[in-house]
Amino acid sequence: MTYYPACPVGHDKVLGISPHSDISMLTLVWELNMVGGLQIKRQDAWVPVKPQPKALAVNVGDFLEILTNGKYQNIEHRVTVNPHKERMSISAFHLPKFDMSVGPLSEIVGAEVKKYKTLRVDEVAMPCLASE
Ligand SMILES: O=C(O)CCC(=O)C(=O)O
Ligand SMILES: [Fe+2]
Repeated sequence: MTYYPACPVGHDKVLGISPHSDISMLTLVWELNMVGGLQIKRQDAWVPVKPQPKALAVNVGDFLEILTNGKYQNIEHRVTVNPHKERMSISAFHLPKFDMSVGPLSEIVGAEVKKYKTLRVDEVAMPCLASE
């Protein structure tokens, strides 16, 4: 679970989580207490994701972008903090087993050019997990 305390002073100058895309196939995000803060980048603008009752936010991650040769694009996102309310969320990162490799799926690529290399999951994911 990620806990974002309320930030009464300087909330417009700090972020809960800096801009990033997820190293996953898909990420399911449950905004437990329905406090907004998650934003996605669309056409160079940050767009708030409004929490919906009984719904999860679903992020396309880096590995799904690779697998689909860019047909599904990962989403850059960040989390802002709220001046008055704390926020709680749970992110479930779904990714292939660490000893697997992921590259553009030939059934999806067809006659197109492969835009991505095939990468071992652990080689991409481990450095990021180690730095957190
Ligand atoms: O707290 C959220 O809504 C999203 C958190 C997030 O982006 C992440 O854990 O990668
Ligand atoms: Fe994320």
